[in-house]
Amino acid sequence: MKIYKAKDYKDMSRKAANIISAQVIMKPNCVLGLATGSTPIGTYDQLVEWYIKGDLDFSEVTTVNLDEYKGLPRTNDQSYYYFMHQHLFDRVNIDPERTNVPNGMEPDAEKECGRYEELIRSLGGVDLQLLGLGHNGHIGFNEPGEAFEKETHCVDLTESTIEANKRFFASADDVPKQAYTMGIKTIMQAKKILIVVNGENKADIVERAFFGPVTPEVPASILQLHNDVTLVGDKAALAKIGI
Ligand SMILES: N[C@@H]1[C@@H](O)[C@H](O)[C@@H](COP(=O)(O)O)O[C@@H]1O
Repeated sequence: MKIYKAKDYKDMSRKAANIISAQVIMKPNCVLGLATGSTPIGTYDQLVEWYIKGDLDFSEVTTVNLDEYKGLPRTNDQSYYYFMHQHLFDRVNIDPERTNVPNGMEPDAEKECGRYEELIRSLGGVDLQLLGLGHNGHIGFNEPGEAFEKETHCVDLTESTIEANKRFFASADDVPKQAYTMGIKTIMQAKKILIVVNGENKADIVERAFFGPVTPEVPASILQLHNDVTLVGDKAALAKIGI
């Protein structure tokens, strides 16, 4: 695993955006796996800035997002579909037809998860998967304790995730209780993985995930077994790993 220590959030975002840019430049028709959450927002802002300067072209890029809340319409400003359009898709020259987010409004979980997994397969897999890290070690919405071998599936969100995400909703009761997410198996099949972390409240989980035992209790710990992972973190998030 390569670890890059950034001075601060801005520097973390620039380093992560550099890695994504390199992927897009080297393979203009690449498949990018994308993530939501507050951590990658600065990365998307940086990519948009370079696109506006004329340094990046997304016209041939295809994207697949990690996850989506079940039952939240795309027009809801907390849906991950909305988030991706707001922070990236509507700001660059990506073809909307080539952007993919699980359809949270499909009530039949098996049907939607099967469709999404098949879609990823038909694209030839993910070239570079961007990930954030949940406070309990979740990646996508793969919560602690779930089997490592899962593909895209429907999850019941844990109390701690609902608690962490309620800041974006009017109240905890408004946070959806389920989500569709790429599984750990889907994520592990990506050719390259880029994980971004910032802030001192991630320092403990960074240490457990990347320097502790590989266990489903800390879903991100499986990334220790992937052969092309890059972790980009600010000083605060990397504080406990002696780097
Ligand atoms: N499903 C998302 C994850 O993909 C994300 O990594 C995590 C951390 O979010 P943040 O970056 O805001 O800490 O939150 C959500 O639960």
